[in-house]
This record gives sequence, structure tokens and C-alpha cells, in this order.
Amino acid sequence: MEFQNSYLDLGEGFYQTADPEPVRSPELFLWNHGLAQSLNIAAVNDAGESARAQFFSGNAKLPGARPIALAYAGHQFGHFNPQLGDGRAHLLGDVSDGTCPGQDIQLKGSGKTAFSRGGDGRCALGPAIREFVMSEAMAALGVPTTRCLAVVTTGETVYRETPLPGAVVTRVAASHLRVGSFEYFAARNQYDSVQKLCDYAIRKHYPGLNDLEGAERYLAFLAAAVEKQVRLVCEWMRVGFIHGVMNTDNTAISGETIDFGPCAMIGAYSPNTVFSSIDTQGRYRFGHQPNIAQWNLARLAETLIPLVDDDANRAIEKITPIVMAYTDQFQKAYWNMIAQKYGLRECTEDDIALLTEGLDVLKAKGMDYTNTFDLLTRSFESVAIASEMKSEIGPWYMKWQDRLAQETDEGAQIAERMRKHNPVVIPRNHHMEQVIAECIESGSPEAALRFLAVLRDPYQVLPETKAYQDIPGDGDRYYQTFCGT
Ligand SMILES: Nc1ncnc2c1ncn2[C@@H]1O[C@H](COP(=O)(O)OP(=O)(O)OP(=O)(O)O)[C@@H](O)[C@H]1O
Ligand SMILES: [Mg+2]
Repeated sequence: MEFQNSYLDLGEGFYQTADPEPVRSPELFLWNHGLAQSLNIAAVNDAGESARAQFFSGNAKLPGARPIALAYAGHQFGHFNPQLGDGRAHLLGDVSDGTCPGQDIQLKGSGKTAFSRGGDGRCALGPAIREFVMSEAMAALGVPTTRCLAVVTTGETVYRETPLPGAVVTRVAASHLRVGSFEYFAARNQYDSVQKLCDYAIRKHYPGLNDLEGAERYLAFLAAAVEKQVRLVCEWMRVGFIHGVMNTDNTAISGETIDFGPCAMIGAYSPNTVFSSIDTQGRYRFGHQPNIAQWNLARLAETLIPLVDDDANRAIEKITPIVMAYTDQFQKAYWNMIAQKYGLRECTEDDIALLTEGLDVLKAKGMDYTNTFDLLTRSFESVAIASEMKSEIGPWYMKWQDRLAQETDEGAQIAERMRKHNPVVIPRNHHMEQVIAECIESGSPEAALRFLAVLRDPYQVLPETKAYQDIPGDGDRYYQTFCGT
């Protein structure tokens, strides 16, 4: 595979050329063997551990790398900030098979750039471990996500509220284009640049649209971005993931999960769940994520207006139905997903009322989202579990059973189908925190590796799985997350 930086073709204005700032004593802390193999970069495969630590701390340059910090803007909690950008990240380049630009490789925590504002350009080890573990868990769960190739400790201290060990995390992504990348140029009235970005994104993510021209091309691009967000957020809802900071600068145009700063998992089912300390209004609460994704898509749509028609009103007439179509598309995808979690093949109009009632029962009783669906899946093979669930859930259980009786399959087939949608284990908040604390205290990645071994197989019960299935004593009532700076 070739390694180069296709983003450079866009020209100045899209980025700042910037080398990572070297760190004192880089040591490889976590390494993603599987991902490294799939990237298939000779210089990486041939490198030993200390050479990898050099490459993925920013101390040495990977052959072909041309580090840059990308410009982007973003709506943060609804307020527009015209100037954000990679303040602590360096995009090294992308892996390519020689035809189409492929996966991006980016260092995060690799030092200051022109976009750092008051920040130190660094990342603490805790958030780096969280990003690595959470993104691996999401990938294994089948959720579209950016991944991590490495965490390298720097031997330096970063100062937040307290002194913390520093790290550089290497992220691998379909691209680092965000809704905020488009907003950056639209806010400056640089629509040629918005168009260039679109064309680049089409080449990279939606090559099927390459032959379209003019308005049709950009409308199709928007529709494709809508489709990706529908799938993404539906998958988050399936596994109980709360992103925590769905600002437009954290919304990747590729439809991958990006930025694991204040993310968390829901335990007890409630659409109102919020864990992020800065999300005081609950804007990014679990059940509001689908609406926010549409709001973010509307911000993307606005940047495309001049590309669609010289007359803004006519452009808006063409664009609006595409953004509005998200609602129906999401509803359809969402209720099918919930139906499948409950073992139905698909969701009819009548089923929605039944399923809504089912979720309401979970909420009213404060039942654990993951464990309840795991137990419902296992209830087909165990009379004891079935009777436990029947008494926990109450009268709705029989309504569910009656509905399942209309499916033509046997119980075992239904259970098999449910298992595809219902994991046995997720990266629960209290385990994630404990693993991070243990890694930092011991200076060893062992706790993270043990956790990862289970999370990489989230639909199977391994001997070690049980240790990670328990719900926290306080039901996460006092749990808070913080933006991972
Ligand atoms: N320690 C830091 N030094 C400099 N800039 C920072 C620092 N932390 C965050 N920023 C910048 O603040 C903005 C918002 O940060 P946010 O936490 O959303 O992103 P991030 O976690 O740094 O990166 P990403 O979204 O790429 O995962 C971004 O422009 C980011 O580069
Ligand atoms: Mg961010």
C-alpha cells in the first residue's frame, strides 16, 4: 500500500503544514495488530516496537507522511464557532491502493498547531486509552467508527486540573472531514472551497456519485450523508452509546463515530440519560441523538446552497426535502432495529405501539438495556430465565410472546436472530473507568488488554466475559464524563 497525503491536493487554506512536536521518551502502550495488518504499510509492518513508538508519537516521520493540521469550524452546543481546527492533531496522510485515497492516519495529542488557541496541543493517557478501547468495542459491535492504531506514552506530564501522564493516540478514519469542515468555508463565503471539499468527499466516500454533475451531484452527496447518519445513530441507539458531544465539528461526513471525549454507555434504559458534565441542558442526551444528527445535517445542507442553485430560495426548495427525509428514514430504521432486538423479523405499523410500550416498561422499571436484551435472547433456551423475565417485565411479556407467536420461526431461530442485535457485553462506564485507573496506576496496559479481549467478541460469552457484565452498584447515578482534553 502507498502512503501519501491526498488532502494536500486541495491546496492551502484547507490546512496548515505542521510537524508534530517531539516528545521526551515515547513508549508503545497499546498497539492494534489487526488494524495494522489491514492497513498493510510496509514501513509499519517492518518496524519494531521502539520504531513504532517513534512513528506514532511524532518523533519520527513515517515514509510518505506529510503532516498537516486541518481547518474546520463547528456548531458547539448550538453556537457557531468559525475557527476550530486540529489544535492538537496532525494528519499524517492516507493509505492508498494507488487508485482511490483510503484510510487516514492521524496523530492526536502530537503538539500545538496554528489552531491550538489556548490549548497545549497534548492529550492525557486516560482519554487516549478510552478512545482506543471504546472505538475497538464499537468496531466489534458493528458500529461505524474511527479506529485507533496505537497509544504511545510520551514520558511527559500534561497539566489539566492535576498533573497527568501524556500520550499520543493514532486514529485511523475513512476521513477527517467533518460537517464543520464545510462550515469553515461557507462562513467565509468561500464556496469554491466548499465545492472542492464536496468533490474530495465524493471521491473518497461516495465514488458512485462521481459521474453526476451540477446540482444533482451535490444533492446526491447530501442524500448520501443523510443515509450515513441514519445508519450511524441507529447503531448507537442499538448498543446504548451516548456520544456526549455531537457538535458539528464532531460529525464525520463519512458517517463514522468520531471523538470519544465524553462518550458513555447507557445502563438502565432511559432516553433522558446524560453523563457529560458540560451538557447541562441535556442537548446530547441518549434519546435526543437522532434529532441532533438531523440538526447537524441541516447545517451541512446550508453550506451547499450556492452549489445547488444560484437562486437561494430555489436551492432551499431542493435541499429541504432531503434533510426532512431523514425523519422518516430514521424512524423506519430505528423501529426495525428495535423490532429485531425483540426478535421480530421486521416492524409493521401496529408493532410500533407494542414496541413503544416495551421500551416504556424498561424505562419505568429502570431495567438495564444491555442485560435485559441479553436475557430476553437467552430466555428461549432457559425456562428459568424466561420466567425471571416474565415476572420482571410484567404483563407486557405476554403481549410480546403473543406477537412472537405470529413469526414463523422456532424459538431457537428467533434467539439466533436476536443475538445479532443484542450484545452480551458492552464497555460499561464503571469498567472503563476502572481499567483506565488501573493502567495509569500500574503503568501497564494489562487491564486494557484484558478488557479488549472480551470487548472484541461482544456477541459471545467467553470465560472472561462475566466479569464485565455486572451493572454498577449506584446504577451510574453519579457518573460524569468530561471532554477529553
Ligand atoms: N489540548 C488541546 N490543545 C489544543 N487544542 C485543543 C486541545 N484540546 C482540544 N482542542 C481543540 O478544541 C476543539 C474542540 O475539541 P474536541 O475535544 O471536540 O476535539 P478533540 O478531542 O481534540 O479532537 P477530535 O474531534 O479530532 O477527536 C478542537 O479544535 C480541538 O483541536
Ligand atoms: Mg472534537
